[in-house]
Amino acid sequence: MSGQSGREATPGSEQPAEPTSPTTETTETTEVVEGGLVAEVAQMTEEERAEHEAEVAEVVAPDREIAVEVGDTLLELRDVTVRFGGLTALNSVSFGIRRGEILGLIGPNGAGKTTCFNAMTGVYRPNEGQVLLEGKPLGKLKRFEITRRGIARTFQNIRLFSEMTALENVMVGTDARHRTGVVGALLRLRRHRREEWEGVERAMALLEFVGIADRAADKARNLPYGYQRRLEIARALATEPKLLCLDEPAAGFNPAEKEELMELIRRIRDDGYTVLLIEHDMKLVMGVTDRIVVLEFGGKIAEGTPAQVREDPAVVAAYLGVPDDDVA
Ligand SMILES: Nc1ncnc2c1ncn2[C@@H]1O[C@H](COP(=O)(O)OP(=O)(O)OP(=O)(O)O)[C@@H](O)[C@H]1O
Repeated sequence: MSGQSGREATPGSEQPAEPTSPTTETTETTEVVEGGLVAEVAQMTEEERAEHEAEVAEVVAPDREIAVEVGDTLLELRDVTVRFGGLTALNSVSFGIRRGEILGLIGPNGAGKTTCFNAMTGVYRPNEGQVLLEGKPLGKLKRFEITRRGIARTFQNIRLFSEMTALENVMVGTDARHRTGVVGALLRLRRHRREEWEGVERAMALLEFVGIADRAADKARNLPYGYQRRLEIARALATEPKLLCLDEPAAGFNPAEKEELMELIRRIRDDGYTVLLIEHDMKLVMGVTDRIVVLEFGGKIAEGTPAQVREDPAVVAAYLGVPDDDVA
């Protein structure tokens, strides 16, 4: 595919739907839809809690094996090139993401990581090469069609519906899976009502899964920053993705929050999802990923386990002189 004609969106045209204020804390009381769910969980015995968590996991990932094995290639980039005018942001990049793994995508600033995400999620179409999901090219699919095929993402800059509650934000994601069309919704057909109810139940379970169920009824803009980041993840999970792409999910987190996030990412994988992670914090990337792909100046310079990548001379050279905080 050549030049401009292949590109669906003008690079750089994506804008946050509704910017949110990351740090505003609320004093509003939370009348959580689930009533005393959080308090109830707190009172459970260890055994009851384990059972409850297994139930939540089942709702979160209903059709998945809980015990996950790293398997076949889920998503493949085959010689993907993306150009912005005269600048080649990705230059014939190829790598695969295996089902059930956590793959890290790292590289210095401007290396092409976000462009990679954008090429996978239909924001940009590669000028050359292909992205294949389960062996099938994404081709000219639109963003929502790619979401339906099973790729969900979060953004470097949080994009939530700030005037909607946390629960409603997640339900937007569950809606993406609904099969009732507009007519069914207008007529309030039984299937629509059932889907609506299942959506509430699932959204609530997802909020609990990411650890923010206590603020389900708060508007997104009133949530603390860390909650907003988790909410983005819950909303992406609501689309039941095969592949979850996290773009710098730990940005702005303190070390304790980063630890919690690592634990959450592991749980997401253990629940049957495949995760692609862009993250600047090397400790987090090394600590949570199964494999890592390293980009520099739009090209892939290394791929392997965290231990292999850490020792790779090309990677060491790419990062020489780069302060820890700027790594990835
Ligand atoms: N919309 C755009 N228009 C023009 N150039 C762009 C656009 N998006 C990215 N680029 C350029 O493409 C290259 C790769 O950018 P990209 O954002 O993919 O890098 P990155 O690895 O995600 O960087 P960072 O870690 O800073 O987010 C950079 O040189 C960047 O300036």
